[in-house]
Amino acid sequence: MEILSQHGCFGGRQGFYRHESSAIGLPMRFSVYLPPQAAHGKVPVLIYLAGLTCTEETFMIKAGAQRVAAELGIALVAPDTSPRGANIDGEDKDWDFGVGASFYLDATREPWSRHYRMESYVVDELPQTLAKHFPVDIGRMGIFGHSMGGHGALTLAFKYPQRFKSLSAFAPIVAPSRVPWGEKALAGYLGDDKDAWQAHDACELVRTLAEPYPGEILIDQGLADPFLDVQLRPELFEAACDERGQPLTLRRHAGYDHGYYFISTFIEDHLRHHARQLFAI
Ligand SMILES: N[C@@H](CCC(=O)N[C@@H](CSC=O)C(=O)NCC(=O)O)C(=O)O
Repeated sequence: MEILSQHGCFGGRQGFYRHESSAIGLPMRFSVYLPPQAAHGKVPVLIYLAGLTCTEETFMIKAGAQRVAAELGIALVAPDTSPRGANIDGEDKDWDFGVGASFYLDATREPWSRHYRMESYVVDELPQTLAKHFPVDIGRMGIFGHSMGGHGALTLAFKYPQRFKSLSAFAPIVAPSRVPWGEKALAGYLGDDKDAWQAHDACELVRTLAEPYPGEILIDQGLADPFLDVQLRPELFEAACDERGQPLTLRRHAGYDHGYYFISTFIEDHLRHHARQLFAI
């Protein structure tokens, strides 16, 4: 693992790293914030999945999460949003598909299936890499994310609740099989068989899982978000959770859009939500 840069931050350390990923078959970048408590032993860890067009830097630079993470003693980790350098024809043509737009799944359709294996990366390889190189306790690991990353957090936590023991999202894409961003990504990465899409759709998963997710889910959504009615559709997830008996706190905020001013306003609530669950383990 290569250290790209490290910076003192609220008594802890903000770092940026690169490693050879076997799941992806290419080098991957990720960022880690270690709180001051990590100098004395392993700390719980929270994985953040960013949205379309973002990188491993976006959250660490823009969300303002480190101050409260330092107070609580939680490590923050943000992987990049897709493989880079796969050299697939047209991979950076669109901002909502390909580079920066992995949708955090394992593609099954060529040529994407060769490298776009972000589900395996986030669920298995990244936690193992963290456990090997950082003082983090992956037995106390939560997940959250924004927009495409909110979709990733919801679907991965539903599928791997033993891995991700706390869950929240900002303005998530909750029904990718029914909205334009999701339809484009699922068709591109998985093909046209819509049955295969259901395993990557939070609304479908919450209805069909053997057991509800074992924990409260927190979602914040801005009402001035330009993507709200066409791409995000939180009301569909609210109805699915209601139907399933899945505990959900969905907060709607007038005057907030889709950007990091919105995220930075509510980030403290999310960190405290995760801390309550991770420190109870
Ligand atoms: N094409 C635009 C808009 C892209 C955008 O809004 N990206 C969001 C995530 S959208 C869903 O996943 C984002 O987080 N952008 C980064 C930011 O700093 O706000 C563009 O290229 O900007």
